[in-house]
Amino acid sequence: MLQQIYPPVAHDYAYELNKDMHFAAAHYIPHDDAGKCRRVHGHTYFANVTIAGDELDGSGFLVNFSTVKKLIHERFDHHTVNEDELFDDADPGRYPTTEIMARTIWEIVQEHLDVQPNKPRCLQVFLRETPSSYVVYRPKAVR
Ligand SMILES: Nc1nc2c(c(=O)[nH]1)N=C([C@H](O)[C@H](O)COP(=O)(O)OP(=O)(O)OP(=O)(O)O)CN2
Ligand SMILES: [Zn+2]
Repeated sequence: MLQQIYPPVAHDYAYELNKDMHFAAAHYIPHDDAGKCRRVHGHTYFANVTIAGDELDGSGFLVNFSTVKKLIHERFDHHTVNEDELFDDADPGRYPTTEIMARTIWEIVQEHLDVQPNKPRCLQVFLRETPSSYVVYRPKAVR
């Protein structure tokens, strides 16, 4: 597992949790401007998800680390991202670019957190697509 320091998020929640994970996936960007990335190719993506909150659940967790991993890893590992229903080759707002994948990971995680009684918030998703390219997604309003 790649270990690295991720950009910190400013907040005043009492607890902050970070989960690192990686997944292997294929994708393509269905647009002429994407050049070589128009062709199907694969990456080992590295993701870091930052979650914060003031209250813990009955287990003493903000959220279970393994649940966060499962939400993302089981969905994308060894899949073609374009085939996932959250992406759409006919809608540029739903192409599997690093930016849109980072935002989509945030949407998946936050949808799960929204139904937890202790109401944690996903503050940041860091997604590295290649050794030289990564995106950080932060929702506009965090509190
Ligand atoms: N803003 C974005 N630009 C590009 C994206 C993207 O998602 N957002 N994606 C790609 C391709 O999918 C490609 O897989 C990654 O591109 P790139 O970083 O250029 O890959 P290289 O390994 O060739 O990078 P080098 O640093 O030149 O080795 C393209 N652009
Ligand atoms: Zn790519």
